[in-house]
Amino acid sequence: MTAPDDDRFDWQAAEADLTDPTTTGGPDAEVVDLDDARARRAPRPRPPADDDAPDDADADDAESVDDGPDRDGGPVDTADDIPREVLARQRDRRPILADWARSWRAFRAALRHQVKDAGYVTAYHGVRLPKYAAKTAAYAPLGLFRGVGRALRWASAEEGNWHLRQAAASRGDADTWMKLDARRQRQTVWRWWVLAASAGATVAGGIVLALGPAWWRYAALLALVPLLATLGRPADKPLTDRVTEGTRYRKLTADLVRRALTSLQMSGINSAVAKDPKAISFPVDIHRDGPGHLAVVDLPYGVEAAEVVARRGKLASAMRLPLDQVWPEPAPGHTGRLALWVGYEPASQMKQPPWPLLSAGAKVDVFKAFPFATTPRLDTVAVDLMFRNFLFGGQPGSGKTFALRDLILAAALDPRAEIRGYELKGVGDFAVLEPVMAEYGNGFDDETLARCFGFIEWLYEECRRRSKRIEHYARLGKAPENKVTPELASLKGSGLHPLVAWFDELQELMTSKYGKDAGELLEKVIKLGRALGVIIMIGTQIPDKDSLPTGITRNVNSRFCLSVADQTANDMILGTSAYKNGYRATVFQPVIEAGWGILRGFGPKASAVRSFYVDTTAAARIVTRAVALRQAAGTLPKPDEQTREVAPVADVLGDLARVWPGDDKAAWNETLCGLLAELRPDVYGGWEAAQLTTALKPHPAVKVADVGRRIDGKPVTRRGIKHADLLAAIAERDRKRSAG
Ligand SMILES: Nc1ncnc2c1ncn2[C@@H]1O[C@H](COP(=O)(O)OP(=O)(O)OP(=O)(O)O)[C@@H](O)[C@H]1O
Repeated sequence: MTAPDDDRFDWQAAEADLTDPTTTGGPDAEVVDLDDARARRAPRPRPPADDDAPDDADADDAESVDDGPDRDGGPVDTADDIPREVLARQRDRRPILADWARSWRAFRAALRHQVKDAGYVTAYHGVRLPKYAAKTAAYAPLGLFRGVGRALRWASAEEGNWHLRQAAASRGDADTWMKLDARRQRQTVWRWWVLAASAGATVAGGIVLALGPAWWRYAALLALVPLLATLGRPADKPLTDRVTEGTRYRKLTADLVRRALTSLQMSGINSAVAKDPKAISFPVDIHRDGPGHLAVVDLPYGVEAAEVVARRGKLASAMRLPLDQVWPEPAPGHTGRLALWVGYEPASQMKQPPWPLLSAGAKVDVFKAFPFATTPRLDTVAVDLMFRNFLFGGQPGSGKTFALRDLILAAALDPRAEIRGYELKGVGDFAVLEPVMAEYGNGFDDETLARCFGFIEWLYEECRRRSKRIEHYARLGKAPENKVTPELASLKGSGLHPLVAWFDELQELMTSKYGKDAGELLEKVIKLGRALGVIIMIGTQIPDKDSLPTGITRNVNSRFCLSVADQTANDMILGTSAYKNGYRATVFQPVIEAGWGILRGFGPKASAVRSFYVDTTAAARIVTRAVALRQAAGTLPKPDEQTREVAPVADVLGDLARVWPGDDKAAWNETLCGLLAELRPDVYGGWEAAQLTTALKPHPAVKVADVGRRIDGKPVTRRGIKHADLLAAIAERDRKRSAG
């Protein structure tokens, strides 16, 4: 196969570089494809006999060999049945502008890098100026003599055919010598004229300079002296010191990438490259991309990009670069395509831009994406909150609390979102958000854990209430997908506003006495709540199966794995096989690389990102804005009133008395359910006769029995209750209450 960039890459050099003569039998050896050679020798199948054709069977015998030109095989099916628009989509067009010039961010990054580089070089030479001046002064007079000498030699044209004349002289060939010298003389005549004219011009220039203003002379000196010094300096002693490129930045070249890839000790790559140096190809030129260079590489057939990603450490070693400067990723197209991005500098030294939500006036709509993190190229990565559950995991100092806080700060900027949560470490990282939270707990004492557990129980009930509400609105045609819509979330009194429930250091609850029940309930909440506007966010330090039930990890759809110690923790957070597929948060160091992690669940693949760093002072500024937004919207929680709003517990007896149909002595359960649902759709919506029977069980005075009626003159019997029984049960309950 021909590599698509044949004309852009020096394959000869690459072959010389990469083909190992010891393994390939020397550069001149020819590699023979045995199958091919055998096929060539084998007799070709004869065409079907043609009745009219002369019988030439005798012309061939067992020894005959067809020495006609090789056929490469029969024609294969042409691809003319592929629709035109599919082909058009598949055609990769080169962008008109280079990547760095197309995006303002990339342009700025490239410009910043160039300016920084130029500044460095200027400062470097600036401090050495006195040394350069001294060297120039010493070499310039020498340069003047050398210059004059060279001009005279040139004018005499002695060097031109000196060797030929010498040879003629030693042969005693006077005729040739004379001819050669005549030629030299012809040359020398016009050269002396040029030299004389130049000398005249120099004298005239000198007079002009002497008569002109002083700065002319200085300018002429400034231009001339360095030139003369360059002429006068010894060949191995440049006037200026070398600005060592060193490890500042290693420009990504095809050679470097190929060498790095072949150093990974991956047999798939090495054996393919040994057979065919073009086995690694570059479908797109290596180009500038943000603050670094991007190489898109097609790996040899059968090698997956994930296998290379998993060897990021070896790749960085092969490039002699720090680990956080080398970012390999699977690239779109096919599984063998790798996108290798190498930054100008290590990511840990790159300055992250400030969080866009810090700017005054920034608002958030939880249904829409907002900036959450940056990639190694400093591209912004956005996340949305609605219909998502989040799991953030990492070891101490990995930055998960700060990352989680970013999400909650963003939620605070949507005044519709109700925020409740517990930090079970007891440090108070989230205390800054207290004014906008309807419920907040901080600590790992039993009381806080009990409240946190009570909150999870409430969440479960809330999910049930919300599912009834959704059902009700779906019936009205306002929830076409049986999911909360932006309209329902904004509708006051719908009870379907976004509810953010967060838990930091959840392992404290999961390993406490509440752990088992809390785990089961939370799993149900995660499953139920997604469509109902309940957004669960979990932060945990120890992602093992005791601290984080697998039922929860399995059902979470948005994951951020910050620095973790091992593969198990990595896969608990990112999902099974994440480590194997090259998504390894173990490469990040806690504290030093705080905030770096692998984000999964947004877009087709996981990617390494760093959450925006927002310190507590900046967070307080956001909270002030969030308070103002909530005041305006009337959704600011009242201080010291952290109650969970629970729809009044249904009083079935009271409600039945209220909806009882007229003077009927008895009524069918079926009829009563319909009337109850009208009264309180969120409680009774969807109830059926049997459900009412169950709800009445705690009241033995109300007996559910057959109730007969005449419908269209015909007797019909269904389950129902008597009005007298209902009144008796209410009287009995009231008596008990007043006695108690
Ligand atoms: N995105 C970030 N960029 C830069 N520094 C960060 C970032 N996130 C966090 N940090 C730094 O890392 C430190 C630790 O962060 P954080 O408290 O969130 O870690 P943690 O994983 O929650 O640790 P622990 O489990 O001990 O609470 C913070 O004090 C902060 O200075």
